[in-house]
Order: sequence, then C-alpha cells, then structure tokens
Amino acid sequence: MNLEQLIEEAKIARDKAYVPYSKFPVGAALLSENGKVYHGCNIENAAYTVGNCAERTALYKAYSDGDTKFNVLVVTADTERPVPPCGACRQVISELCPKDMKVILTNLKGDIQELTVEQLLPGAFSPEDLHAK
Ligand SMILES: O=c1ccn([C@H]2C[C@H](O)[C@@H](CO)O2)c(=O)[nH]1
Ligand SMILES: [Zn+2]
Repeated sequence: MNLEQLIEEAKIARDKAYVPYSKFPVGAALLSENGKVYHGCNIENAAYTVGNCAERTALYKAYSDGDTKFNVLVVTADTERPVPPCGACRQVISELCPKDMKVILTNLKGDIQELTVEQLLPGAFSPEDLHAK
C-alpha cells in the first residue's frame, strides 16, 4: 500500500461521512503494521458535542479490533490547505501512535503536508505524566 493508494482510501472513507450539520466531510485511512487499512469518517449528531472526527473513528475502529500498531495515518478534506486535525484528535493520535509515525494531511486539490506525531502535538500530555504506562 503506497501513499497514493492510501490517499485514495481516505477519500473513499470521506464519502461515508455523516455530516448533516457541518456539511464538512472528512476521511481518514490508517495503515496498520500488518497491512490492514482502517477507514474513518466524521460522524455527527444532533447533540453536536458527541460527534466524532474521522481520525478518531479510524483509530478506535482499529484499536477495538485489537490492531494497535500503526504505520501511517492519512487525513483528507475539501480544504484550501491540507486539513489540520483538531486538538482532540492530536491528543488521541499522540497517545495511540508512535511519536515518529507519519501523519499525512491532504486536501482534494492534492496538496500534501507530511508531519510526525510529535510535530502534530509537541509536548502532548501523556501517560507518563500520570505516572502510568
Ligand atoms: O481534521 C478534522 C477536522 C474536522 N473534522 C470534523 C469534525 C466535524 O464533524 C466537522 C467540522 O468540524 O469536521 C474531522 O473529522 N477531522
Ligand atoms: Zn478531530
């Protein structure tokens, strides 16, 4: 699975978004170490605050299937710049993914920004800060 393919997977995931309120569909594709690709889309709710972002949907799907080792995460939306994940997703990504894992932000125009998890949320609050592992 190359990057071009993974970006296509994120676009396919985006087509599944449930976004009656924002009308802003986002797609994610998470490649696990074993080669499996998990799709994520944003899923909103009439009780607005319980909506879930595409990135966290993909991560939670993988994790709940017992797949917890990831190689790369791609996110896409119809934005001017490569879509920037929200703060909540940055926090979750930083805990569930390796610090040096690549996060590829894209948009439908084909702009690409490649970051590491560490760059996405430098100095993230972490399990070590709780004295737990
Ligand atoms: O990286 C992002 C940014 C936003 N959203 C969602 C949350 C909400 O459903 C909609 C508008 O913020 O887009 C994502 O899924 N991922
Ligand atoms: Zn988010």
